[in-house]
Amino acid sequence: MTSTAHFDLIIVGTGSGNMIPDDRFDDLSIAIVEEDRFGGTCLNVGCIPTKMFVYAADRALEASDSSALSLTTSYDSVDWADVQERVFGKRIDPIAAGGEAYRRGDETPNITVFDQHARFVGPRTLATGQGPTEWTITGDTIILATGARTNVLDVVKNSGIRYYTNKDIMRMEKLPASMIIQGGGVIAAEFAHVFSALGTKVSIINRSEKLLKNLDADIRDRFNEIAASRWDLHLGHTIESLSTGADGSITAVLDDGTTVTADVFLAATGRRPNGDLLNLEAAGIKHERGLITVDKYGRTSAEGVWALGDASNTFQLKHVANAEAKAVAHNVLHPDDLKEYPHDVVPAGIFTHPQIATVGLTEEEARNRCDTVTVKVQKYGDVAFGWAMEDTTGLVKVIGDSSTGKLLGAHLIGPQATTLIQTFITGLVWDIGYKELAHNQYWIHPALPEVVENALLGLD
Ligand SMILES: Cc1cc2nc3c(=O)[nH]c(=O)nc-3n(C[C@H](O)[C@H](O)[C@H](O)COP(=O)(O)OP(=O)(O)OC[C@H]3O[C@@H](n4cnc5c(N)ncnc54)[C@H](O)[C@@H]3O)c2cc1C
Ligand SMILES: NC(=O)c1ccc[n+]([C@@H]2O[C@H](COP(=O)([O-])OP(=O)(O)OC[C@H]3O[C@@H](n4cnc5c(N)ncnc54)[C@H](O)[C@@H]3O)[C@@H](O)[C@H]2O)c1
Repeated sequence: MTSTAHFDLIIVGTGSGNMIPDDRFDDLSIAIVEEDRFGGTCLNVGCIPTKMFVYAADRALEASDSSALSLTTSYDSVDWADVQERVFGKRIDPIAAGGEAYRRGDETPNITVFDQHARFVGPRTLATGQGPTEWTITGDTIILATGARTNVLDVVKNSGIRYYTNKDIMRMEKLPASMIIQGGGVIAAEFAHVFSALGTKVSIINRSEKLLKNLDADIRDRFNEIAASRWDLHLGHTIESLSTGADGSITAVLDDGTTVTADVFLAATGRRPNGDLLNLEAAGIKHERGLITVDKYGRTSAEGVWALGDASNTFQLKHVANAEAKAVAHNVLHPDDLKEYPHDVVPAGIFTHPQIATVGLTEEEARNRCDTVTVKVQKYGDVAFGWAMEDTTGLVKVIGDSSTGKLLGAHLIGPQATTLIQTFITGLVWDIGYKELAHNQYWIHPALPEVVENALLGLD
C-alpha cells in the first residue's frame, strides 16, 4: 500500500538543498528526499574528500624532490588505508550521518526524511519511499537540488570491465600500481595528480588534443607541458574497446591501434544532470537532456517548482550551488522580492599540481569582445617569494580593458593559485579599476601576492 502526505515544502537532494531549511522555515512542514548519503556530491564524493587527498598528494610530490631548495628529501610511501580512515572514517562519513540524524531528529520536528528515489507522477506530486514503504507526497513548493552524475560512455558501460568513477575511486581497497583515466577535464586533472603523486603510474586517454581545453590558452598550454612530464598522455584519441586480462588488468585499445594497460580504469568524461531520472514531463517541467530549465530566479516552467545547483546550471561548482540555494531560500519566502542567481563573476579553482584558478574572460574571449584589451603575464619566478620557492612554472595572467581601466579576467597557474585569485574576484565583483586595485592598498613584502600586484601594475 502507498501512503500519502502533503507538505508545505519538498526538497529533493541534500547537497546544497539541505542548506535551505533554517529557522525561517520552522513553521513549514518540510519533506527532504535523499536516496543516497546526506550531504550530496561535494561532501561525500567530490570537493571535500578530493581536496583532502590532494593535500596529501601535494606534500608527497614536494617531498619527492626538493633539490631546487638544496634539500635532500624523498617520498617513501603512503598508508592508503589510513588516509581513507582519516578522510572518510573520521570526517566525511560522520558528518554525513550526523546531517541525516539531525534532519530526522527532535531538533527539526517539522522535517520528514524520505530515503528513496523521487520521481514525478503528476504536477507537484512525487513518488518516493521510506525504506520499504512507498509514499506519494505532494508539496505547495518543490525545490529540485538533484545534482549530476558521471557521464559514463557506452564504450565503457558496455565493455563489462570493472570501472571506477569519483564515487568509488577514493574508497578503493588498495592504491593501484597503475591507472587509466579517461577524460581530460577537471576531475581527470585532479585525480591524475593525486594518484601519481602517491605512487600510481597514470595514463590519460582524452579525445581532445589538450587537457583542460577550455582554459585560457597560456594556462592550458603551461599545464599541458607539465602534465606531459608527469603522465603517460594519449591525447586526441578515443577508446575503441576495453577488456579485462586474466590478472584483472584493463586494456584499452585506442582509435589508432595503440593499447594501454593498467590495473584500474577511472571514467572522468563529464557529469550529466540527473533531471532525466525525475520523470519531469509528468509535472510539466522543461529540461534539456536532464538539465532543468530555470529562469534567473531559479523558477522552473512549473508553478511552485524551483531548481538549483548541478541540476539546472552548467557551472557544476559547489560555491554556485550554495549561492543558488541561498537565493531560492529567500525567493520561496519572499515571492514579491525575488533575488537573481549570482552568475556574473563565477571563479573556479582546479586542485591539480600546480593549482589553477580562473575568473572572468579568457584572452581570446576578451579580444573577441573588445578592441582595447591589455594583458600582462607575470611569472611567479620574477617576484621575491617566487625566488624563495625557486618556482619555474607559475604565472599570473591578467586581462583588462585599457579604455575603461577595468578588469576583464584573471587566470593563474602555480602554488596557491586558488587563494591568490581572490584579489581579482574582489576587483571584478566590486568593479575596482586595475590601477586602483594595485595602488590603493599595501601588498605585504616579500609575500607571494606581490605576483598579483606586479601583474596588475603591468596592464596599460
Ligand atoms: C570529484 C569531484 C570534485 C569536485 N570538486 C569541486 C571543487 O573542488 N569545488 C567546487 O566548487 N566544486 C567541485 N565539484 C562540483 C560540486 O561537487 C558540485 O557542483 C556540487 O556538489 C553540486 O551540488 P548540488 O547540491 O547541486 O548537487 P549534489 O551535491 O550532487 O546533490 C544532489 C543530491 O540529490 C540526490 N538525488 C538526486 N536525484 C534524486 C532523486 N530523484 N531522489 C532522491 N534523491 C536524489 C543525490 O543522491 C545527491 O545527494 C566536484 C565534483 C566532483 C564530482
Ligand atoms: N575543483 C573543482 O572545482 C572541480 C573538481 C572536480 C569537478 N568539478 C566539476 O565537475 C565537473 C565535471 O568534471 P569532469 O572532469 O568530469 O568534466 P569536464 O567537463 O571538466 O571534462 C570532461 C572530459 O571528458 C571528455 N569527454 C566528454 N565527452 C566525451 C566523449 N563522448 N568522448 C570522449 N571524451 C569525452 C571531454 O573532452 C573532457 O576532457 C567539472 O566541469 C566541474 O565543474 C569541479
